[in-house]
Amino acid sequence: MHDKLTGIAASAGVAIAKAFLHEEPDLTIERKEISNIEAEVNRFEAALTQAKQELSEIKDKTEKDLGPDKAEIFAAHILVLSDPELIDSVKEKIQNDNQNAEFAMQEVSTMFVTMFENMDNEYMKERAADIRDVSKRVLGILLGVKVQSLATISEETIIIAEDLTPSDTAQLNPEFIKGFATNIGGRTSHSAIMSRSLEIPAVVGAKTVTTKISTGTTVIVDGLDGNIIVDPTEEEIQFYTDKRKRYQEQKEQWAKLVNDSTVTKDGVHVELAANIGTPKDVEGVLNNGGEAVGLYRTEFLYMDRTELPTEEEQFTAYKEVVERMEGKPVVIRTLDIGGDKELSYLDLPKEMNPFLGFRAIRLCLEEKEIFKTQLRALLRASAFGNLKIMFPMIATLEELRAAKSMLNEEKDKLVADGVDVSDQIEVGMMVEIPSTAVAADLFAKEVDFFSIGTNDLIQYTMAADRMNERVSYLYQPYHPAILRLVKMVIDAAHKEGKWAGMCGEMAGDEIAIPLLLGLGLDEFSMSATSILPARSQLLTLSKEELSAFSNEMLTLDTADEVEKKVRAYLDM
Ligand SMILES: C=C(OP(=O)(O)O)C(=O)O
Ligand SMILES: [Mg+2]
Repeated sequence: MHDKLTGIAASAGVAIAKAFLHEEPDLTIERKEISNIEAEVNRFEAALTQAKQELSEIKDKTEKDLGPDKAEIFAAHILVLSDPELIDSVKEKIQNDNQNAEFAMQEVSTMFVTMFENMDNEYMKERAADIRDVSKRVLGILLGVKVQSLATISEETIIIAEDLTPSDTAQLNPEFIKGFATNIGGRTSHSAIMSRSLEIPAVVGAKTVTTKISTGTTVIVDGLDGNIIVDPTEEEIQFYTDKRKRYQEQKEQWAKLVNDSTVTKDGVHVELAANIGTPKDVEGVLNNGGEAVGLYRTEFLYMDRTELPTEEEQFTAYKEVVERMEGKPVVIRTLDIGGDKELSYLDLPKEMNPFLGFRAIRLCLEEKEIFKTQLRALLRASAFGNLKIMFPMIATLEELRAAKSMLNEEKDKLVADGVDVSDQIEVGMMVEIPSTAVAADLFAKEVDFFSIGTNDLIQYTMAADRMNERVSYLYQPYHPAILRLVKMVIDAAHKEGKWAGMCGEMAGDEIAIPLLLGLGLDEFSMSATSILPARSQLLTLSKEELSAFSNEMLTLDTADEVEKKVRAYLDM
């Protein structure tokens, strides 16, 4: 029946196709008393073996159809199935409590999922999704219920689902899967991030798609504005076909800019860089015309494992990134663990205020061996490209000096040992703590560059947790206080002949970009898919004109007024 639904626009583009309702299998489980314990344990083990077998087949198929990157998730899932903590806990429940295998499995997986989900940490939340996903497969096998696979779809389809799990999205073949719409999720949920990297139009968090849409119904997913049209009229199909065409044309225009440098209307060059988390993200940077890597978050190298990465492992990763960037700048940030990012094997005490606690450079300056290992890996990799080193969460000059002196010490040692180290490594710092923005003039004398981390700078300036929905109204990038801090940092850098960049989300925001250009920002670092739209916007802007305009914005009363003025300026 004709209907219009709205949700969160998660991935740009318009899709029109028949729906496929991806339903959750019925996994209702009863607790049963087991008499033959050994047989039950065997049944459980057989289910694990079968699940691994299925996963490895999906992995092979995904690798063949979509490439090794997309198949990695299944390797992780196979690992979950071999995790002794999980498996032994299930067996113990069968053996000690006489529970049936499916009940025991569900209890244990729910416990782990709840634990990870409550960690207030995006990364651990993803691990929770992995466990849920894997245990669903095992339960399906134990119960004899078929769990659908999206990998086998071979005609143009829009997927409708409650949510898509990591293994669901990994199986989406963009040749056939034209779009998707889900009941739950937000812009940063796993399915949303995947849809952007696959460039599949998507609307998430639309609440009722699974009840309002059934398999076979024609659906329009408008990932530009977050609309879903069920059983559209002829006029609607025409309207959205035109909209899709316009968007395609815009993308083609953007794509033409892929090899261009970013020059404003009045002839000023700014650098458009990308934020990455792993070496494999470099491909996306190059495909989207990134002129540099402005932030390589190295913490991902330390996560999802049971011990610290070795110097050799780190060296290999850093070297790969600088080599693949072929001489373009690569800013690598030293370990920024703590706050929302935990490392289970470091066994750090729980804190009342982890965002204000023992994290990042604070931890590195105390856990010297961890820091030294990373610095050595960075120094060695510097011989293979244009590597710059950046320290996170600096609050004081003493910290900056201590970090630099450890870096120099390791450098001297390597050089004395005859190891090749570049002698042109720029060393910079994140400006994400207000003390460093306010006193940027002092710091500018002792670094080669600044990169403003607005994700944290905003939360610390406004005293509003960046992950807390209830105070998100205070998280205001366009607040004159934030803009003034940004200006102080840029001016201080320039006074010392240094450059200033930004690697917080704000750098890729179309409202912020004109202001940042006007304030004199030299480098904008953002997610790879934002680069071409940003470049196309910057080509139309005049830095000189915006300089006066931005300075005027600093004098307004509220973030809201700033936003309205910028929108009016941009004719939006
Ligand atoms: C880029 C930043 O770092 P992260 O998001 O990793 O804290 C920031 O704080 O703006
Ligand atoms: Mg930060």
